[in-house]
Amino acid sequence: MLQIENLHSHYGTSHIIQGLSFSAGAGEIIGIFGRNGVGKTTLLKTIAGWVKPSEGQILLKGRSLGGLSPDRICLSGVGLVPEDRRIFPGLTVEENLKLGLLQVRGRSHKTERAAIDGIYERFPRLGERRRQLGTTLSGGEQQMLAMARILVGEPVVALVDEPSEGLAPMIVAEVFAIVRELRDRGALVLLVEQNVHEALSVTDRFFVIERGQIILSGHSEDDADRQKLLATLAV
Ligand SMILES: Nc1ncnc2c1ncn2[C@@H]1O[C@H](COP(=O)(O)OP(=O)(O)OP(=O)(O)O)[C@@H](O)[C@H]1O
Repeated sequence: MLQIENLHSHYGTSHIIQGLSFSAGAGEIIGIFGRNGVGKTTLLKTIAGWVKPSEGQILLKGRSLGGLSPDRICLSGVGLVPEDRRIFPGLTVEENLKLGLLQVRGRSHKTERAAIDGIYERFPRLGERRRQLGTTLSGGEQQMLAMARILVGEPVVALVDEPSEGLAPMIVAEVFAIVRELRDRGALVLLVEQNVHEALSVTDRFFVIERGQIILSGHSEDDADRQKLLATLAV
């Protein structure tokens, strides 16, 4: 469903993604691992259109996303949960959630309301705080809000950047439960994580990036692949 072919991206003269290729299907969770600064976030931002690729192809269901604006890519069903969560200042929890609805065109007001109410049922803490400014939530609640916002948008591809960073173990478990939910609803999830051991419990496959290229790939349930991964990352 998603095909990346010989992808390159730059920041100015810094060559960050250096000829990266892979393909992945609907209903998969793919872990993207690697040391700090190897280009994991840049890969997600390039797929989402926040960084323009300098070479190569990004195909979603056979259609090229390369060169499209971030909003067009978003409307094609690609949702990004960035590392800094992007909870919009000045907007309430509900207004932040409603932004997620913009990703799906043509739903009736009633269906949209049901989607938001479904989120409040699933995350009662967000429901209790629906009229509160999103930025006044705790770090864990903001991550829930960022994940819930992508969930209501029914993404085809969900790009999730280091969602567990700085969160308590109970919240991390909840965040990973949402990642599974996205997959169970049929999305392809690309999950960038430093927390490799935890991430392996949700991912189906993984890639390790080094200097903007994939240097190792494997299946999360395969013992030999896991050993190679842990040895490569030295964790
Ligand atoms: N906006 C930018 N302008 C210039 N260089 C950047 C920019 N954003 C990131 N970089 C650089 O690009 C390289 C890759 O960064 P990136 O954030 O993609 O790495 P990462 O693998 O996600 O690392 P981390 O785990 O630390 O987030 C780094 O050397 C970083 O300093």
